[in-house]
Amino acid sequence: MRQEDAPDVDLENYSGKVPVLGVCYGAQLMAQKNGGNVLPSNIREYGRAKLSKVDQHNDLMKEISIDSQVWMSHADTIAELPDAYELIASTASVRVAAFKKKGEDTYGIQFHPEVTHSLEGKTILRNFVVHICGCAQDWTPDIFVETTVAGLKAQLGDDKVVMGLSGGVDSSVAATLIHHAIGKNLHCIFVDNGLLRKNEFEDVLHSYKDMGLNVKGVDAREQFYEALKGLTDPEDKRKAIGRVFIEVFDAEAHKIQNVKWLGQGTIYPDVIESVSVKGPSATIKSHHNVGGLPDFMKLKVVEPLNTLFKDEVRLVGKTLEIHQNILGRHPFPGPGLGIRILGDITPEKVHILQEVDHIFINGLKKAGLYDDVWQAGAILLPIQSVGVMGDERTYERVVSLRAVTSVDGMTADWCHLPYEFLADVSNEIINTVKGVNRVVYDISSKPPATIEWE
Ligand SMILES: Nc1ncnc2c1ncn2[C@@H]1O[C@H](COP(=O)(O)OP(=O)(O)OP(=O)(O)O)[C@@H](O)[C@H]1O
Repeated sequence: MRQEDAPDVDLENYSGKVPVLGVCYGAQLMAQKNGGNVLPSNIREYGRAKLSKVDQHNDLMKEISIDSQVWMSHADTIAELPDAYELIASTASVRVAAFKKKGEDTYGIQFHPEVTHSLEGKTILRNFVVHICGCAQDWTPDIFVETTVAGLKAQLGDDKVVMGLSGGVDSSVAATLIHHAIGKNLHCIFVDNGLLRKNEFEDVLHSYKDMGLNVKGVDAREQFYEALKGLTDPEDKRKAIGRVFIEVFDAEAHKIQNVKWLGQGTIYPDVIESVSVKGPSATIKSHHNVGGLPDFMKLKVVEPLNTLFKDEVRLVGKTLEIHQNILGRHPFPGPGLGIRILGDITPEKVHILQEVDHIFINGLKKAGLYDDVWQAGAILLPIQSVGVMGDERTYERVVSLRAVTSVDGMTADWCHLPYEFLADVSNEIINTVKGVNRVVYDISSKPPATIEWE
């Protein structure tokens, strides 16, 4: 049942004029607004479900198996379709899993084709985008680079752009594109917030200089540690990190004369997370990627990657010949180790975690497993455990290792790393990192867990 303040769309503007595909709430909204009935369901469906009936003659459902696995996430259900609508798929518990308006390219599906657990979701999306909407599949990274660089040249002219680099894929690729367009007029800033991985500041700065980027490294570790002192709540920590980041960045940006633009490595999933009307993503975490920099900077924003997904960004990076060290890097969130140290942050804890993380990540690289993993790292838990080393009882810290596989970061499975590998890493950590006497491995998937612990 729709709540008063539920998001609404004026479907009259679209229905029958352009192809429309409503997904989950979108499908319910379409059904409800056209005379159907949406009711709270006795059976809430969260997770995997199997289709039981599919109209394979329908354009949207072409090539979809009768018992295809789909991903559901809903409490309400479409109890009755409007008159002019026909059913094109059902599951055992949800009769209206997909529908079409007769004589129009208007479709609704209750399940989520965009997540990888809907095994044939991509085919459904392709059917819609390519066969129903008639889009040509002619995107190539080379053409993207060519048109984007030309567009940036026209947009930026002789203006100066300032941009924060994180060592990550997105900001590095975005900066390289802008650099191709305006050269030294792009001023990059890389901040050491004291929460980076071991040696990361020096290594990344070095790679950027090798790439010809005009980049300044700023050591602001003390400022971050000071602001984080005594903070334990994850959102408070994120906010403090975000706030100090902006102060440091702003102070540096003001040292450059006449800057007009702020470059950002925003990619499409960031846009989705930030604009969601009232969905869960609005409160999952505070993100400083989109619209996070202060208004008083009065800079116009340039975001050359904001229509791309991560895999496309990597393809663009390859075309730009960015080194695999940067392109293949796992995502590493801005608050860095700050959200992998549960509870309050101290330089001593950062040091311990950097050592643990280094052993784990290096181990993955040495074992040839790094590229099979979407994201990996260690988490310093706020507990101590009893152990025995030699003849002595110890009471020391516990770390959790986390490694996940994913296609887009939206959903993720814990990575089934070989036992031998985990055993070696665990031994090395406990034998060499002073202060740690226990290593555990996180075996939760997203959802319901998240990739990061905080
Ligand atoms: N240490 C840093 N120094 C300078 N800028 C940074 C730093 N960390 C983050 N940023 C800036 O903030 C943006 C968002 O950071 P976040 O870690 O959320 O990035 P992301 O979405 O994973 O992208 P990326 O792949 O560029 O790291 C980065 O793209 C970068 O512009």
